[in-house]
Amino acid sequence: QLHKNWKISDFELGRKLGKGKFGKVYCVREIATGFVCALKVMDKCELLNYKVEKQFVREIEIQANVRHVNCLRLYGWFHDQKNVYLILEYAAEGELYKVLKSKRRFDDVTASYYTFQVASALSYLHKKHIVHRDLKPENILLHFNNQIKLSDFGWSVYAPGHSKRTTMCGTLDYLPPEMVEAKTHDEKVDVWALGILLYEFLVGRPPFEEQNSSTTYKRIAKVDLRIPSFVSPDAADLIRKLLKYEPEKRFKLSEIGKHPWILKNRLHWPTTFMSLENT
Ligand SMILES: Cc1cc(Nc2nc(/C=C/c3ccccc3)nc3cc(N4CCN(C)CC4)ccc23)n[nH]1
Repeated sequence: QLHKNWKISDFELGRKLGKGKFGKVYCVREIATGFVCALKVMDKCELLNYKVEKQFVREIEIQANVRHVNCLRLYGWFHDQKNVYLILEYAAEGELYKVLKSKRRFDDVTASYYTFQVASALSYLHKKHIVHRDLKPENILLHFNNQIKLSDFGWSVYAPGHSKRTTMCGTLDYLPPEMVEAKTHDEKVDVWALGILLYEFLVGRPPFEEQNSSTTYKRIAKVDLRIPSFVSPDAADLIRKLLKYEPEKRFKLSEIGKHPWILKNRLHWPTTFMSLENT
């Protein structure tokens, strides 16, 4: 299906959903089938003068081969003189970070359901030797029934075996110690970022957030973690197991379904418990 030669006139343009660094995203409908999806329109000149065409190719290669309920699908892409277009899955409830801002923080049932879904998506990606590397609320979309969709694979890398990455990427707050210290890193960076994400779901801000970045670096390198008393002990336990300094000591994502905090809360999740085969 990637090779079907789409063109812009195949689509009926709907409302503009947002404007990112490299392009605008619209809700569109494929005229022939009535299928609703999202179209990311990127100006070729911008891609070229930002020298991000390599990153763009990587985003396509990775996202086109990813098939998981919690990863936003890339159905195809095409280009014309002016633009490059990505045909993406439509997530109907919008940006997770906006929901988090409006609710300030999530309750244990919601936070555990989101955490479980992100862990399932990451576990799937890591089995395919894909490291996301840019996990944060801004890169997560929501669909019906509180279903999570990981998006923006622009920073992810295909890291087979132990060829560890050392390039800098991601926002400061989510960087793990080995990246802050520019050491080699692997898929365990996503496990650390999941710990940051879980903390932010429950507290409403990332754990090492500071006014100036050098203080943030220091707090990350020391894992200077302070978990407020309103966070339930089981949740605090999982946060501590994800935010271990040594990458190899961090929690194994495939075990997430067995953690007491997940087990206790999954009885209240909105849909029937998703089978673990997707983890
Ligand atoms: C790729 C994609 C997007 C998407 N869905 C949506 N994206 C964006 C905002 C998108 C965006 C894109 C680039 C930069 C910034 C934001 N906002 C959305 C807002 C939505 N709503 C409908 C539900 N309302 C409660 C909140 C506003 C629904 C879907 C949205 N599905 N697939």
